[in-house]
Amino acid sequence: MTVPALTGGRLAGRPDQPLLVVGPSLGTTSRALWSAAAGLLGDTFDVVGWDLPGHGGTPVQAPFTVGELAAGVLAHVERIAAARGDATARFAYAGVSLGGAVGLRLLLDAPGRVGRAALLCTGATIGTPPAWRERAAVVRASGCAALAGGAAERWFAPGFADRRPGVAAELVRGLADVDREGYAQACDALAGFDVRDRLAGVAAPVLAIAGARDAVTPPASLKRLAAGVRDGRLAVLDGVAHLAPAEAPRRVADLLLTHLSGPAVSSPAD
Ligand SMILES: O=C(O)CC1=CCC(=O)O1
Repeated sequence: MTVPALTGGRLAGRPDQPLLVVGPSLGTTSRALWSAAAGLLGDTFDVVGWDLPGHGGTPVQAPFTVGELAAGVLAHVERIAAARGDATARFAYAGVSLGGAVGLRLLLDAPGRVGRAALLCTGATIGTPPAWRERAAVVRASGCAALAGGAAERWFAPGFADRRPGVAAELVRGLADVDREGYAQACDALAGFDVRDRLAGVAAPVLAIAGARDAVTPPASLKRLAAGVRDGRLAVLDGVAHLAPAEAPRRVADLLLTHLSGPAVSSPAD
């Protein structure tokens, strides 16, 4: 197993508050995707992000699986928790799309560490292996800038880029800065990701948040996730597509404040 060394830092809050770890989607950084929502969570949580290899400050490394990425997130959190003086503490987790897939692996592989989780615009599997292999090949050949036009259509609900041009432009611009090999490795990891048969092993309370306009991970994907874990609930955001924390920071923050502040122990289901 190769565990990628990840970077990322505090987005909001203080070290004396409960730790909330937030994860990005493919092609975004935790700061660009989460900063607006994190600003609304910072009175309650110490909000800390992590970044994929080739994205933000994390260097490209050896190829990785989603499970290895989750181990990298755990190591990153342990470094941050040690600086907070509580290396073995539980944390809350919220992740979008690939960041949500990593959340599922954390819930399965480190069940004692994640007290509660919100998984946004994601699924127990995302897309299809051939489509991810094809995207990896395109990006290795042409770079991430070649993806910008299609990305905006997948990421934002119709009308969002007109209402919030600065937010949309910053996220799309950020995609051009992503290292092509890091992006392609993440596509390869998604091609191999499938935990549909393992959802019943997730015991922590999970809030699955879907964008009603999301074509990548439609509400049906989040509904299956919420129904498959032992203690799951579904929320669907109207007028939102795939990048929910950037598109609807207030609604996402309100859902997270309510869900993640609840007790960490799941109700016994079996
Ligand atoms: O296709 C996209 O750009 C959206 C996406 C799929 C997986 C992920 O993390 O983001």
